[in-house]
Amino acid sequence: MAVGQAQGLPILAAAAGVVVHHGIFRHGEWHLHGPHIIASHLTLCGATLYYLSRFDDGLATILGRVVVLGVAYLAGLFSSMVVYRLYFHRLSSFRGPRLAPVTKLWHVWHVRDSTNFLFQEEIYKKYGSIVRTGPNEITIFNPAAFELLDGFGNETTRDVWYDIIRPRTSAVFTRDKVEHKEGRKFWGQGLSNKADLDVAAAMNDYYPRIAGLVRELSNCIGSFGLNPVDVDQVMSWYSWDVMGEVLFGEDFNLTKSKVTHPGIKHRDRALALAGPLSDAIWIALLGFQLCPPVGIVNDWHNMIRFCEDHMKLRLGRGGNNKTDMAAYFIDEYEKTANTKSKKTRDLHLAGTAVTAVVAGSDTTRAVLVGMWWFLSKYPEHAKKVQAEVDGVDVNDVNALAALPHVNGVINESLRLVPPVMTGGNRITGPNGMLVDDVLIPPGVKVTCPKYVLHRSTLRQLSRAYRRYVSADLFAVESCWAQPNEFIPERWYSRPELILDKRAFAPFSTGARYCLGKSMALNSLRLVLATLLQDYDVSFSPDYDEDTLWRDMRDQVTCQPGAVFCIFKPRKAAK
Ligand code: HEM
Repeated sequence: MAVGQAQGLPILAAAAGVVVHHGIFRHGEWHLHGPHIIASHLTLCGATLYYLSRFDDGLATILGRVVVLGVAYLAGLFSSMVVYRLYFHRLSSFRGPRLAPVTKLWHVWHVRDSTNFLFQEEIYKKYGSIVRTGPNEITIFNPAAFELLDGFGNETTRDVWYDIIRPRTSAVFTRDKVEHKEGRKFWGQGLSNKADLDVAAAMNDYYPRIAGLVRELSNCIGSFGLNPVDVDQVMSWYSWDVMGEVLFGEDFNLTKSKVTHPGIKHRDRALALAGPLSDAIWIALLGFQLCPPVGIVNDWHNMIRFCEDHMKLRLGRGGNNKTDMAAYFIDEYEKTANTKSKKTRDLHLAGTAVTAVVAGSDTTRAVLVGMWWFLSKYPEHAKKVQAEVDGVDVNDVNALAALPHVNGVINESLRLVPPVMTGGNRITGPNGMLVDDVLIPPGVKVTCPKYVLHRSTLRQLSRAYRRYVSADLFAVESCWAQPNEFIPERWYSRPELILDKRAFAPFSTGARYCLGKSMALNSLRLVLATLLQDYDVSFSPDYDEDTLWRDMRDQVTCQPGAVFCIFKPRKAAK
């Protein structure tokens, strides 16, 4: 090849990189196409190699040229991305960390130890209430955000994260609004506490069975005597048993047998993988597709397989003469037989099983762990709950629901240890999103971390800056008085400690609020009331109280650090 010709090629390759960025990658979504992108670039490499080999320059020279061209192409592609994202993007005028707009990998690197909730808190303190946290991403720390993201009639759609269980889908893991609405009906029936003409109130059937499991839990705790109880482990058994009973009508018997189901281990390790990658889901998807199924990737596949197989078993065997949620999902499976292929329905049923296992077991566990920490730390609140629950029949769902301090303790635990700490990412609709008087353009990923909003108070602004900021702005940003304190009374007798109620959304809100809310609250009240009727709780003497917070991780759901408590039988129980 002539020298002049060869020298021009790298410039051409760099220009191709720029064209590919602006002509292809800037448009549409690419997270599902990782393997195709790699394959097409490898093909391009092969074609270049073949083209250069025609000039008969010797293998080493040709390979060297391909490497140079590859580097030039990538340099063109990535510099074009960086320049565009920093200076020409629609979000260029938004404040935020300097490197955040360049690549989402910056964020992933910072939260590699699964501490996204703390990272978000830092961002809020440093940059304020509307922050550019990615190339095409805005994080909103404003109490109006929950409603803006999910309120009824909103235009937002779910972000790419919800493709994580692809090719499986479910009402929750779908980005299609119609599919979501249709699928939600079946979840709604499976978790309903209201009977109508066609549908029995499923919840009425679950409640006595959950109460039975809570009795088992109390017996299990009693069997430890005055030895320390690993609260996370015991609550994991309990919440898994509840999930089995309600979802599949099946007793996994973990609380009784004190055995950890392998599904729990797979679930926890799978979530540990998904957690830090939540903001660059393409990496996780690429890993699931290309990595051999070993280590933590294998846990992900095992978790999916467990849920899938269990649902298949349930489909094959029929019900256990008990109401279970699977019956409603199977009903959906059968009712859609005329409109959807078997493969599509199978994948939807499998995805629904994965969703239900994770949503139904891991969320309540997290809040229970947090709750026992607070009650051990502040025994005066345990005493207050005991004064309320002593003499109350825990089988009476309405009686428990009416107890103010019980609900205060639960709300305060949900506020300070929200099981879904961050996430719930959305994409703005065709008209964008107006937050106060700031317009976030259409097609932008928006997110609002619950952990931060649930504790939000005045930012630590410098004195000099405070002079220029109006009192109104402070009012908007400050949602809680004594935000980091555990004060259950704020939910009934001291409402002045809640400055903006909109900042509390542990179960999300609007058209996408948690359908398991009622069941979760009933289950939490039952555990709280039954165990405090039976026991006094305190930290185990050698337990380091900071462990809960120091080891807390944000892995799709909250994974609190360990809590070890002593449950001492009460002499005058009930
Ligand atoms: C304390 C316990 C729980 C908390 C804090 C909680 C929280 C949440 C949150 C924040 C969402 C919104 C997620 C998102 O938009 O990505 C959600 C959705 C959902 N949750 Fe829960 N959840 C809990 C327990 C449960 C239980 C026990 C179930 C039932 C098995 C359940 C079923 C669902 C479903 C079906 C949705 C999706 C609703 C939709 O997309 O329309 N949750 N939950």
